[in-house]
Amino acid sequence: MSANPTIIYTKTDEAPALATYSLLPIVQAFTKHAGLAVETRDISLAGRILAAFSDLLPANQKTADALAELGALTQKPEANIIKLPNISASIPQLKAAIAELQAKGYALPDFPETPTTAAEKDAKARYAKVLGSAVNPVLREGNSDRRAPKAVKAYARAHPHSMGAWSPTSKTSVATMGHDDFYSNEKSVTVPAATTARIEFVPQPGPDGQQEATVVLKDKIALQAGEIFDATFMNRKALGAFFAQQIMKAKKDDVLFSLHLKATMMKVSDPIMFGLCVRVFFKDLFTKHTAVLASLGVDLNNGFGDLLGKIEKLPSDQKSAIEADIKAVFAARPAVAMVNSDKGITNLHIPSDVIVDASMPAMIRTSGQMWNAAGKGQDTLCVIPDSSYAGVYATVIDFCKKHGAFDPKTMGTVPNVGLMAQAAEEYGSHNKTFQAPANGTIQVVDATGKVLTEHAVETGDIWRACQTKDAPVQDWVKLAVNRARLSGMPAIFWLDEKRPHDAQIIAKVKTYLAQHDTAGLDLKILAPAAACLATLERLKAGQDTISVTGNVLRDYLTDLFPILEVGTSAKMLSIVPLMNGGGLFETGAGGSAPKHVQQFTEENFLRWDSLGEFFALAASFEHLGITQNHAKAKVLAETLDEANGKFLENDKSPARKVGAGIDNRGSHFYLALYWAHALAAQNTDADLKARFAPIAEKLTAAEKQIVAEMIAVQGQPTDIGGYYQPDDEKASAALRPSKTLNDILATV
Ligand SMILES: NC(=O)C1=CN([C@@H]2O[C@H](COP(=O)(O)OP(=O)(O)OC[C@H]3O[C@@H](n4cnc5c(N)ncnc54)[C@H](OP(=O)(O)O)[C@@H]3O)[C@@H](O)[C@H]2O)C=CC1
Ligand SMILES: O=C(O)CCC(=O)C(=O)O
Ligand SMILES: [Mg+2]
Repeated sequence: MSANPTIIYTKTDEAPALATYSLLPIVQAFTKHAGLAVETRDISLAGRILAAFSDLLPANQKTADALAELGALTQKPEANIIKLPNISASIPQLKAAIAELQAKGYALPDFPETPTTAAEKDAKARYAKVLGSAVNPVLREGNSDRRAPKAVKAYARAHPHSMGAWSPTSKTSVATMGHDDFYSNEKSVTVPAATTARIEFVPQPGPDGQQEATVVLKDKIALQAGEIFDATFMNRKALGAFFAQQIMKAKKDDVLFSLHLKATMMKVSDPIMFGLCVRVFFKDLFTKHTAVLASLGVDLNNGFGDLLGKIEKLPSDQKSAIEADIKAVFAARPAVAMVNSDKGITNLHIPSDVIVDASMPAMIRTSGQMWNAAGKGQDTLCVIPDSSYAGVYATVIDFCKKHGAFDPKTMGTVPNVGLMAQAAEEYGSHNKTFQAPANGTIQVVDATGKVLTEHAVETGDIWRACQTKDAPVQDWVKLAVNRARLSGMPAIFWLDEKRPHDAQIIAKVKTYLAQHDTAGLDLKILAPAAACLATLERLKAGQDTISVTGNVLRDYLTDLFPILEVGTSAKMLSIVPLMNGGGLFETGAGGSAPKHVQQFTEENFLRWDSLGEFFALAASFEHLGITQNHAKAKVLAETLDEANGKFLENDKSPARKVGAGIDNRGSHFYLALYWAHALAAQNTDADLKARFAPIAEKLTAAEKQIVAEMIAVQGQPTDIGGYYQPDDEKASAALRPSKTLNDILATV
């Protein structure tokens, strides 16, 4: 580590990783004389896989565990991390990444589907650590402050993005269970004193009264004083019946069937629900071909795509028979929402393709429609099994049917203050999620033998527990009060007193609010659907309202409102003030945009908008300026803010399509141009002024040339030497196509 303060810029995956090849050299050129270091750490899916097997790899392939390093760093006051979106891998994605690395000469074991040997069990445990949302929970040692910067709102008002009209006769709706689901079965306690707990399954006595032994599912769960502990379960039979009903309803109403889960973050529970939906949808197929499909080891939790992949191995007559029956199922069932209609990929193919936080808002923005097999928009039945949060989307849909689509020119804004530190709530539940092995009881027992929660379950039910520590709740309430004070906006806590977990949180919120000066602030507590309606009414009228929410609604609302307000969550400021004083600056609120990579390799055009990165960088410099009284960092922050304003004013974001103008790389040139000018124009730091005056001049003089070089390369396929692990040299060459710009940067 260098003596200068260090900003860590994370290397991740897909589109943001490609953009980094272009943006980071610019950032490094602008910071190298500013008494601070910008270093990278690789937390990409490929990097994390290699780190997980590092001890088994030869010396030249050993890979440091950068995620663990950064996790430790978040505990220190000097932490300053810029976190770009990364892949939260489903099993199909994980397998693809493993195959790519194996082909590149890394002797990694295959992903063991049903491990039997000790080595396979070890490999499976290592891969489990890499699976799903494995990065964010490690780094998020603070709560979340996500909002649209003023300049971004002003830009959206001046250049409104397209918004599909809503018709009052739209047939789109949300279906949710409302009984026998996680919401209805929840139990919650706040533990008064520190203790440990164990989760155990007590089998139901047999018909002869014989009692089989209790199975400990998880032991030694540390609970702190004041920690909230909840447990709940989803009844498998009720879920299956619900899917069957909704499939029939979609068919009857002639709408698309669409399933919206979060199989990436809820990496244990949601793939199981996804798998059951696929099983119910293709029931006839499974009844007819039970033995063959079982012999192939088809795992529906990985989606219908798993079946399609595995039947490839069958003799052609057997395969054709199954394919014919698949066709018959599709003909008899409702049309399914498509992920890619050209390639015939449905919502049911891969559990990570449709992720509720992004899929629902995108649908709401597009007149409440998803794509059908013909590639046309069609009304859809949005199936969101658990009823904890489904009502929020139902409220938005009803509101749009009644009032029409929102207007980005006039609508207000909804920033979010989200509780997420220390793996709070459902998103920290996957290490405490189990499928009931038989009928019986799952209970949680503390160190004194006291039963904290108890649920009667049936075979296959999905039981889960989650924890919410007290310190993060205190910090979250403080953050909400601060944001309400600084913004002057009313704030609503989206909490449902009828829900056991929320009731515990509400008690804490009341206690901790009383410890703050809230005079003159407008703070309310409303259940999610009511909070949503109150917020939407204000939003429509151009008024702003802070949503103060738990971890799941944080995730949902920070895609929902940004996508409606500014077209994409990529433009959000997403700050995580770490509880020990450091700063984690996430970029945007959305994902890693896999479609963008495909577009880049097919036509050398990168549509990724790095605005989230620009704003995160400015916030990171500002944090350094304030916490370390770093004068040059302050200048970098102020000038980058100015450059960001200019960037928006002059509309230099990437075009969406090849042939329509500059892409991501061209947008980075403009950022550099405006930033250099701002540095040349300021008078706080003479050294930076002197260094950047000539750079600003050179960039201005070369503008035409640079843009021409950037555009000249567009339109052809391009090779970056890998998807999960691009070849640095090839990718860097592809993403830095302007020799003129590169030469000027080299002179800084
Ligand atoms: N913080 C994190 O690390 C997060 C990671 N993820 C991960 O990302 C992957 C993909 O998730 P998915 O839900 O499909 O979400 P994405 O955000 O990757 O994609 C949804 C769509 O949003 C638009 N979009 C997102 N970011 C940008 C940007 N910077 N510039 C322009 N457009 C953008 C694109 O739409 P279009 O171009 O069509 O307009 C894109 O196709 C998954 O592996 C998921 O787990 C998801 C959320 C957060
Ligand atoms: O960690 C993930 O998988 C996704 C995170 C996400 O969607 C969010 O924080 O908004
Ligand atoms: Mg999200």
